[in-house]
Amino acid sequence: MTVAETIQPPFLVTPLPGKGMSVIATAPIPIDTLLFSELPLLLLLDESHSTPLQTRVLAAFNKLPPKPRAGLLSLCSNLDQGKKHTDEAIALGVWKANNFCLDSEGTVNGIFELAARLNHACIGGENCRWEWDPETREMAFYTVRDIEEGEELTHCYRPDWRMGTKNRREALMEEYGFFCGCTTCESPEED
Ligand SMILES: C[S@@+](CC[C@H](N)C(=O)[O-])C[C@H]1O[C@@H](n2cnc3c(N)ncnc32)[C@H](O)[C@@H]1O
Repeated sequence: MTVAETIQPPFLVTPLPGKGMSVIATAPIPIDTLLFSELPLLLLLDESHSTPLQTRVLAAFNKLPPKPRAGLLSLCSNLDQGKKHTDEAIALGVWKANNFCLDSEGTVNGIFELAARLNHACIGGENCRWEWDPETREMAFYTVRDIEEGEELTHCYRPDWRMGTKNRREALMEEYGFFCGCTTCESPEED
C-alpha cells in the first residue's frame, strides 16, 4: 500500500436535501489544501467546433470503455427519475449538469467523477477552487479558506456571473438546469 492510499480524504460524498449528492468535510481542512486530483472520465478536445456539441459528446460517450461509461451514467443528469431514458439521453443530461469548461476559449471540456459531486455556491460563498493541468490532464481541487468539520465543499460554477440573486438564479436554471439553494442565494440580505 502506498502512502497516498493510507491517507483518508477529509470528506465524504452524501446526499443533502434539495441538492442531491454533495461533498462534506469530515474534519477541519486548512486553506490551500489539495483535496484530490483526478483524470477525466470523458474529455472533449475540439479546436474547430465544426461538429455540433451534442454529436461530439455522444461520439465520445459511445467510445468509452464499460467502467468510465458506468461512472458517467451514475452521475446526476437532472432528468425526470419517474421516466425511462436511453443511455444517450442520460449522457447528454450528465454532460449539461457536470461538464467543466477547462480553458478560456471553451474548446476543452471534461467530466470528472469526483469533481462532479461538488455543488455550486455563488461567488463569495464557495470554499474550493480547481486547477486543470493540460500536460497531465488532471484536475486538482483546493480549499480557498479554512473549512470546518461538517461544512459542505463547494465551488463557484460561474465566477463571472456578478448579478443580483434573481437574475443569477434564472441564469443558473437556464445554463445548468437547477434552482440554486446556496447560502448566498438563501441569505435574506441578498437582493
Ligand atoms: C455537478 S452536479 C453536483 C453534484 C450533484 N448534486 C449530484 O447529485 O451528483 C450539479 C447538480 O447538482 C445540483 N446542485 C449543484 N449546486 C446546487 C445548488 N447550489 N443548489 C441546488 N442544487 C445544486 C443540481 O442538480 C446540479 O445540476
